[in-house]
Amino acid sequence: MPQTSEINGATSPSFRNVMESFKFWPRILKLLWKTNPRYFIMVFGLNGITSLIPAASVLLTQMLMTEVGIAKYTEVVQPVFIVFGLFAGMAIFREISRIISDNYQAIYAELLSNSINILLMKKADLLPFKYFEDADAYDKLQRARQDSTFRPFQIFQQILQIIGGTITLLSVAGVLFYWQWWLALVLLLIPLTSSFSFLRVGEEEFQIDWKRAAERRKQSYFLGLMTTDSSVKEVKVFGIGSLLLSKYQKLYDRFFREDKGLLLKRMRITLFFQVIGFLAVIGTQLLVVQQTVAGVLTIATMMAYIQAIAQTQATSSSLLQTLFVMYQNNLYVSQLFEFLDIEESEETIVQRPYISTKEKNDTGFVFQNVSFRYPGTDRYVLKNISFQLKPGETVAIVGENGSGKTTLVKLLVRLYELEEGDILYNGRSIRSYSVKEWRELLATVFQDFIRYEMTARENIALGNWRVAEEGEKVEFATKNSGATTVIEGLPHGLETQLGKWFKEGVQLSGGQWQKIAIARAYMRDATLYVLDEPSAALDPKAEKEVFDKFAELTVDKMGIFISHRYSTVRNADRIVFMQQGEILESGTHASLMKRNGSYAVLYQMQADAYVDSQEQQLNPA
Ligand SMILES: Nc1ncnc2c1ncn2[C@@H]1O[C@H](COP(=O)(O)OP(=O)(O)OP(=O)(O)O)[C@@H](O)[C@H]1O
Repeated sequence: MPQTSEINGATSPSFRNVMESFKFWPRILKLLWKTNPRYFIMVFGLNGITSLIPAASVLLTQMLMTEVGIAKYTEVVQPVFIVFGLFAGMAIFREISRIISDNYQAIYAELLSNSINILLMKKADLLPFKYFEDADAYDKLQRARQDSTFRPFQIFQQILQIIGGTITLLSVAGVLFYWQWWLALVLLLIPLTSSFSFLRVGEEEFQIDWKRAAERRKQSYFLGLMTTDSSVKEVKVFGIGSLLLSKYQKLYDRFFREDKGLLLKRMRITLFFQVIGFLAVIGTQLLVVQQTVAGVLTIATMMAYIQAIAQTQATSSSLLQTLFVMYQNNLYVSQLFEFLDIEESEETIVQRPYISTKEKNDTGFVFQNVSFRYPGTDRYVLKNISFQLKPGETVAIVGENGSGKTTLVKLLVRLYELEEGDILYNGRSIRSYSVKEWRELLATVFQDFIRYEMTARENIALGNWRVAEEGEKVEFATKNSGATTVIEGLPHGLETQLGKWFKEGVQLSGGQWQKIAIARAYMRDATLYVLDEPSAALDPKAEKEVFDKFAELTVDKMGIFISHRYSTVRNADRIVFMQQGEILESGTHASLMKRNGSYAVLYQMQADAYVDSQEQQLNPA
């Protein structure tokens, strides 16, 4: 299989390309073997045996006719019945083995598709986060997911067909070879010459589809927008359903035009080579008839040869079709392996001796001159960030939209690798700790937390699913996040199904979901709790409660609380004020107010706005 770039550049497959495209066979066969060795042997074995049947059938036809001819004169009928018995037995065996093989193949296909999905999910779990924010990598995943789950099995079937077809072809052609070797060669060569035209179309189809990955993603995005509960609301309110539909249809129309063009091309090539093939068959069959009339061949041999010629033609043309589809499948499967071969983070490849995070922690977390650009971009979104979070401290981070607060959290939870600067824990670089253990130090609630369509208990317990059985932990987390009132209001309490996707699901308000998400974080026995605008959907009173509980919970731990409400976080041990990727001011609320800088101005602005709104409520005009 050519590399991606070669695929793009190539207009027709060279012999090398065709051969290279089969390099994944060993991996596919290995995958099949690992999926189920018993089925592997059974399906292969049955295929090998049944592919000898056509040649046996040709020979038995000839024997039957010969024995019938002899019996007419000698009246010894026993050999006729023996040959006939063999003939009938073979037909029964063929049918039985076909039924068994078909059904086992169907079960095998299921197993294989499951193995591949599991491989994909495991890989996605191991891949660094940056791949999920990178359009190219996403396309790769899309291509891998698209139909690679069934294509490996198709390849397996095609490998079977090719092996079986070759056995059939050689054994049947062997019968003809015995008579006129050059004729057998001609019949074999015709399909071979046409194969390159087929492969060219195959590659063209693949290239078109390959380039479509991004647009296909867009298409399914439009479909998703119109059919998923979280987006349907806005689609309806803005009345953009027909617009999305027309965008979807436009993409479909183009795909259809291209597909139709290619199918017609394929049809023309098939017709052309089929006609040539048939002419060759008719010509050779005519030769057989002529030689029989001339007395060179017996009638029985004539029937056997005519059957053998037709069989050679049918087998070789089906082999050709198989080769064509398989070449395409090989190209697609290469996408699956390309995704599976994406390099994982260095850590998952090289096992270093990491320091344990369990060591006694005296100095907390220290950001040391951290600067950061997102992968593939030039702009620094964090510039020279330095601050310390000492054991027992709660730091609030405030700042305007886009100032880099969430990016700071993403670096802290190691969704991205640090490039410049360092984050120290207990005086050692973040790089000295394994990602897995590092993440166990943290409990994080993101702005865009997940609303799991599961029960309330599961939603909370997912924060620490290893101790999910411990009911006390769930209760503790529920209480401290302020989610108790939410749970009490549910028809089956913690056992209530949340969301609307599944039966008897109860939908929560934004703020209620948020409390559940915070409870999830509190399930963890973490060293550092990070809440990134956890309370955006909460009213000021509820947000204040969340913060106070947070400060209480993290009294002997550490906490980072990101918020846009200055009044909520004024009691934090320290407030870090960010602007355009830099720390502009840092200190306690009192010290920052005294300083009378940007923080003080913005704090005052929010306070004035709050007083105005309170006054308006008291004295409506
Ligand atoms: N995945 C990404 N790739 C490239 N740039 C990004 C990515 N995520 C965020 N940015 C950019 O990084 C900058 C900082 O974003 P960040 O989300 O950290 O800001 P924030 O302070 O958390 O904002 P908000 O208060 O709105 O949540 C923004 O300019 C944003 O456009």
